[in-house]
Amino acid sequence: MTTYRAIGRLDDEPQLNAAQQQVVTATEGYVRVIAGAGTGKTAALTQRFAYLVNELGILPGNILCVTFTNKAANEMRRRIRRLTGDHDTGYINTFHGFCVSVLQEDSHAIRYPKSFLVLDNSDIDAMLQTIYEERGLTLRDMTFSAARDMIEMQKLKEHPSYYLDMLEWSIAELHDRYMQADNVRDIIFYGYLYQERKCFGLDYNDLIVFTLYVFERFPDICLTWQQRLEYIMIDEFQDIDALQYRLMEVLQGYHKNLFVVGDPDQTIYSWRGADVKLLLDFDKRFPGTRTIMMLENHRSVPQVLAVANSLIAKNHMRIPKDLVAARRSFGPTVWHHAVSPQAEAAWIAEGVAALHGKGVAYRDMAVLYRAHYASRSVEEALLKADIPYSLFSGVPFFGRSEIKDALCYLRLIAVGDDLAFLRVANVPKRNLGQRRMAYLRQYCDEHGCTMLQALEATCENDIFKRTKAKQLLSLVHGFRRSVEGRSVSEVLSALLDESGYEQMLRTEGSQERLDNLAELKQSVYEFEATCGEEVTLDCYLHHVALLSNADIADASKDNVRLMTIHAAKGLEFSHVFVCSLSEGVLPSRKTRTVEAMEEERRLAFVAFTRAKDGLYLTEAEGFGHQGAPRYPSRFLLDIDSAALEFSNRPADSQLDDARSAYEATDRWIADTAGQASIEPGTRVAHKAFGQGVVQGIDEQKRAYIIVFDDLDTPRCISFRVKLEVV
Ligand SMILES: Nc1ncnc2c1ncn2[C@@H]1O[C@H](COP(=O)(O)OP(=O)(O)OP(=O)(O)O)[C@@H](O)[C@H]1O
Repeated sequence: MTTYRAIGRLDDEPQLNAAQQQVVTATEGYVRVIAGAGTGKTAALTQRFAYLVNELGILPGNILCVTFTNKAANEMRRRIRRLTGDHDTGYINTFHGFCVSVLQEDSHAIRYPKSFLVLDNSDIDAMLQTIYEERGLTLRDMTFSAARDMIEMQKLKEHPSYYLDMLEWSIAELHDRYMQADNVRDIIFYGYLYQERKCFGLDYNDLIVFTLYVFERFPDICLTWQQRLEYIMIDEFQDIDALQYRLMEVLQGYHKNLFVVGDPDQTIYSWRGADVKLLLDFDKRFPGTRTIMMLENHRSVPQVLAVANSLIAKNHMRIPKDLVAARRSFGPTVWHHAVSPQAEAAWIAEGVAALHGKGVAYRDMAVLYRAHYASRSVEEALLKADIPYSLFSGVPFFGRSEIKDALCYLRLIAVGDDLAFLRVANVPKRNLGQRRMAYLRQYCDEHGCTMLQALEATCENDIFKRTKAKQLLSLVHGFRRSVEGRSVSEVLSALLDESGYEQMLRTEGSQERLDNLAELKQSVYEFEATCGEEVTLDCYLHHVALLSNADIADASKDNVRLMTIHAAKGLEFSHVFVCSLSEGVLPSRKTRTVEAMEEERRLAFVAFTRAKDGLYLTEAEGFGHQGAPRYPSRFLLDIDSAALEFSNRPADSQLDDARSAYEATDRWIADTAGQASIEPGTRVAHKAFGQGVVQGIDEQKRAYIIVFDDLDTPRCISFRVKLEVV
């Protein structure tokens, strides 16, 4: 084997190990690389690109390199530019980004303008808004997030040839189809197709499907692209979905130089349609595939790897492999059991401070968690200890809109200021829109009062007929009268309930936002319990004002990084704290299948393998969702105990209880493990409800949505229950 040393500036490009060398130089035919966490995929991939260009003379414009995110594509481009010195970095892109290139170049094939729109979620929501208004739908019919999911499912499963309607029907025909639709799902689906077409918008699914359409319908265009792409490399192949796979199959058809790299143990996007089998069975689909294993981990000290290896070994759906540490120095892997979430957060803050005292930069430390809401207590502890941090992906806890709304409701009672009024007077909707707000503002200007006072003075005027202005005022007055002597936590709970705010979130289906509110209530309660003196509403509001005004520094600064595990994928840090490792958090309490449980374990594996020198696993006792007792995550007990050091060990009785809780969950999963076997549209009979039609399938809930002849509203019926096909 030739030893390859890339030319170019290589100061921070490592000297490749033997497996990486093979990866770089195996350029022809089908090559599959199974690369463990931290085994240096990025270096191998970039140097492979550079090898093709620098050594073999391939033109960058004839290489397609597919990454999973835009961020990864940018980083890859930067490194490749440095190695090749060429500004043309060819096609380094996500699948969606690549499809945009194809559809722009060949837009005439779909008769769209080159300037077509790529739609994101907020564009889709704006379209839904229009459809709901035009056809008189409300969020009670379907929340926007459910509508987006429904559209995606229709496009993928129920109407996979929908794109033909978009491409072959005239806009008037699409409009007619939409206006003739007579059930909620069809109204939304055809309304959306019509809206998309009207503005020449394409969502992510369309980008791939339209590209495939162009390649199928226009063989000459297809051949041009196939001939152009002499070499194709795909990173993060474990996360590829079925449509992307089809696209890849077409693209490689001429030169047949296809290189894929992935780690089956890091599949964490099954919920988005990723299918790890496509990596595992790659050699069967492409006979003659050469497989290279990359197992030498250059990132982590052996103790971190011992923890990660012993955890992931508990999964069954995988290629067994152990990562081997290339590094020799030893660092600790600690399990800290705390008596409360505050104590857990305080321990993390102390740990961060101690490491910083030993010279570790803040930016080299990360706190990772499964769900956003877990960041709250850590944020508070870091603020208290004066440790700078940045929150990645997502707004800081106290900056989240539902938290701000809740605090503004409290402020409306305690202070009654205009900002709070403006923020929540019409949330939930009370018909106090722009016109009426402008009226109040003018009244304030003329009378020098607050908007709340203006409303009090004018609520009998005609302009407030058919609004809920009076209900708002009586809510505020009622709470002002009763606030004395009530605890803040009690006031907050009652306010969120009586104002209709929580009901609004439930109707929208915003579970994450409801969870955040539950977390806020919990934090108020804890503040009261730990404050030592009686906590008035004013005193609490001052306390949180300090938290919300805290200067949340940006990413380039020397800050501790706080992020979800999904956001940490592909990153590394010297010291990693993984917090809230409780059963019900990681694994999530929404885990309903054996497959999903394995995915949760892979998520823990991804979290653990981000650590270079030190890994700290923390959890706390107390009570979690709906008052259920918290137990340490099953994943902590999966780890080889010899690989762990305890900072504080849970009592044996707690561990026994935890094991019983795991067993109960496993039994429940086994019980509900049925698969959907009936297609939507089928007529079925239920032993109690009689006959009905399957309207859809809710994979999350593992249930059919059925409209029964004799019931007014649809029902979710678990896969578990026997239904007879009529
Ligand atoms: N041959 C090598 N010698 C020394 N260090 C290396 C070598 N290859 C990679 N590294 C270092 O190992 C670390 C992990 O590499 P990289 O981030 O590319 O891993 P990865 O395979 O993408 O991991 P993951 O899938 O877990 O994100 C990096 O710090 C990188 O600089």
